[in-house]
Amino acid sequence: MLVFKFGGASVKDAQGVINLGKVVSAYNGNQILVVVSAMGKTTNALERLTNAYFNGTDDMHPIFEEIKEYHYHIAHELFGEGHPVFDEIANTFVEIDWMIEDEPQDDHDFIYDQIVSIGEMVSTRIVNAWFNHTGITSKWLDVRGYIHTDNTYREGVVDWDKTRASISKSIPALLNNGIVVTQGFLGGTSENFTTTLGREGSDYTASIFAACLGAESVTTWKDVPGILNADPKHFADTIKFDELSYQEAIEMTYYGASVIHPKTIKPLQNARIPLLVKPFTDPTAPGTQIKEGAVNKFEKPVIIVKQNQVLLSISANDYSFISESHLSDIFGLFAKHNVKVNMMQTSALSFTACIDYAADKFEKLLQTLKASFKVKYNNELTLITLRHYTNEAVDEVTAGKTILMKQTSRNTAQVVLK
Ligand SMILES: Nc1ncnc2c1ncn2[C@@H]1O[C@H](COP(=O)(O)OP(=O)(O)O)[C@@H](O)[C@H]1O
Ligand SMILES: N[C@@H](CC(=O)OP(=O)(O)O)C(=O)O
Repeated sequence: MLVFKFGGASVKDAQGVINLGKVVSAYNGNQILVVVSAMGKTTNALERLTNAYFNGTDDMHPIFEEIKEYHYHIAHELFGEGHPVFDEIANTFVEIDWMIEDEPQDDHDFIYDQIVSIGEMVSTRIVNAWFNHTGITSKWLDVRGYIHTDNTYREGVVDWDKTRASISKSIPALLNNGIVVTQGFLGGTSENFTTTLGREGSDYTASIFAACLGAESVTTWKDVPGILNADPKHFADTIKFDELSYQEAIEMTYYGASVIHPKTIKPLQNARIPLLVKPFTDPTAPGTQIKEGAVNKFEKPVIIVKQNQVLLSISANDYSFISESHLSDIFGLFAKHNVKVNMMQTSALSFTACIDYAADKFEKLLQTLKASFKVKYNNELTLITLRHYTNEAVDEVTAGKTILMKQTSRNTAQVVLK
């Protein structure tokens, strides 16, 4: 059986949904589980809705109306008037209408997941209805009853044993009767609340289903020809990798290559399931294969750009040397605030760390660090990682910029730039 994942870009309009149907039809005769993300930039819009609800701002209703209008417009283009999918969409949105009528009572991250998850709940209704409308037999599946997580809202931790048991118990029989369409990015708690698996987590959903079902492969259908040596939105003259090892793909996602969610590869590597990254605009193109025994060929360095970085410089209040005990306290605070260090350096009197800027987390971290240390910081920086670098490539990406921190090892160079 095959697992297909279609991201937001692939279903951003009616044409995208029609194309999705064509891609799936080209694989007629296979058992296919289809994982779909929210349409276009809906998750960003739902994040804005959540913020407006929490801050009590006037734009809350207009934001929600725009989200509804966007989906109804796509459904109208696909189905015309009077199709039952309009009731399904309305019933999904109405849950949020009820929620935002009252003042927020619950924890922010809990409410975030209940609101933001609506994007995938609606997109899958539309895709499933389109399949059935065009003669593709398919069934809509509520993923929250199959991917079980703890209650870490916004970053649900998967309970693999429970998830494997649920998926293997009922999905194989469903696949015998047609395509299964389900939501990426979502999970469910034991109290039946919705969780999300972390932004851009739909790739991970596909990988969880594939691992639990022993799939032949996972294909993520993207708006790029495959995995390139750099993001084509930032670099011209990129080259595509025909194949990559799991190890190299893990390294790329670890350093921030946003084309694949970082948690996606490991479950596939463990089960030796290939991950194919292919363009949804050209289903017959070979794309990139991440698989066992792949031969990596690096004709150009891999370049990964992470924007919105902060460089924190931390020193002891009494100007003493930075000791192991200081480092242990500092890392304790990073762990407590769930902050990942992207790059770090220690000198006699200070410890410097490069982290992603996330307003709410950063302020809390800063306050707790300041209780025990002197802290200075620089924000709005860019971290560039070059795997299999050449000195010329490093010079090229740093030209005209100020380098605030640089590190090189045999395979990897990293620079923080202003
Ligand atoms: N090394 C890379 N190769 C290809 N695409 C990349 C790379 N790094 C970043 N990207 C970006 O990833 C995007 C595709 O991933 P993403 O937006 O998450 O897809 P989707 O949400 O549709 O699954 C591309 O449009 C591209 O800008
Ligand atoms: N819709 C979610 C999950 C996801 O993976 O989306 P996409 O496949 O479009 O990156 C997000 O935007 O975070």
